[in-house]
Amino acid sequence: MAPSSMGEGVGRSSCIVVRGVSKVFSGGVRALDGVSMVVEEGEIHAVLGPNGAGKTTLMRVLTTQIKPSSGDAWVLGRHVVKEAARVREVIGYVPQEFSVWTDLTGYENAMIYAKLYGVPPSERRRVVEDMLEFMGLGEAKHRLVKTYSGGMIRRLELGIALMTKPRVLFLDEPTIGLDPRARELVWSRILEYAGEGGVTVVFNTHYMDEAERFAGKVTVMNRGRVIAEGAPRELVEKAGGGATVKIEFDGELEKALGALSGVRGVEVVSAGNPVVLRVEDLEVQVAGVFRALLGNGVNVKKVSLQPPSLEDVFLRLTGMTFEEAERSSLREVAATRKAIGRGG
Ligand SMILES: Nc1ncnc2c1ncn2[C@@H]1O[C@H](COP(=O)(O)OP(=O)(O)OP(=O)(O)O)[C@@H](O)[C@H]1O
Repeated sequence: MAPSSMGEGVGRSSCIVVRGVSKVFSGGVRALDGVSMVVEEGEIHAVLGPNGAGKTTLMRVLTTQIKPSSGDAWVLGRHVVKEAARVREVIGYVPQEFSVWTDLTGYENAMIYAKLYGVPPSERRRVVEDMLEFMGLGEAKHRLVKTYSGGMIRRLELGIALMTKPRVLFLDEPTIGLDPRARELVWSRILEYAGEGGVTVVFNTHYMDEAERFAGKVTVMNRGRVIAEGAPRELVEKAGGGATVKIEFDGELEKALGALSGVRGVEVVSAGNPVVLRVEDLEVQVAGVFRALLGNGVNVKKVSLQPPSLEDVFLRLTGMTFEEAERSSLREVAATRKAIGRGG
């Protein structure tokens, strides 16, 4: 149960509680700036944000690898600094970067980790074999990891993290760089494990679709801060819906823009051919858009519609697309490096 010091608004079933956590790295980079969030037990929770938003730093604080500069956080009621060892007893963690040895087989890697994680010697072989089967790596277990595909390596890392049956699973960009089929396979394993009951999953991602599909709740971060939190659909609705419409047309751009300027609730995001529009209400405004274009002699060739998504939420809240936010974060890092004489 949550200790009273975790503060108000924290339910009895809260698994993770973060209160005002900041992290300033040497050199002055403020990676986290007063982050607060709550993850309920049994939830699949995405932390979504562009590169540089602070997702990895937050996960490293929650998995006890680094200490926050200020603020507090608890995992299953255990304080991440004062009770770090007790936190480690209940968590599993898959980092973004490789955590297996590529010059060993999948089986050998798993045996090493089983030993490190304290799996009793008499059980190690069975635990490892079961895990490799569950992860679909039974046939490949005696091959060197350097011969595995990216998806197989990710499944091995995930399986290793699951060997101790963690109650809370932290995954940092679990499917980064994988093709769609490999992504599906990784997610099917995560969901099956989580479905066994009572397991909480927190995953970092900058894939909007992954957050929308798999997470019950999402925390959206930008520049070290939480900018939104809630169920994906709820967030999209709260941001006022809005959809993107791309129209390829025959005719002059001026004429098309002139026609569109008369349609209420339509904003031209990119004035070219195709012209990209944001509409407040897809169903109501799209008809008006077509009427205006056709009525002004602009021939519509091709249309694509993008329903409202978390991308729109981000844009609405920050005034930037994900890509723009990433570029701006990279520029800031370069400027900070230069300021401390480590540019390059
Ligand atoms: N050890 C460190 N020392 C200095 N700065 C750091 C350190 N680790 C991270 N940072 C900086 O902190 C900011 C947040 O980084 P973080 O890795 O948490 O972001 P992220 O959202 O996880 O992005 P990514 O997916 O690219 O890792 C970035 O500006 C990053 O350069």
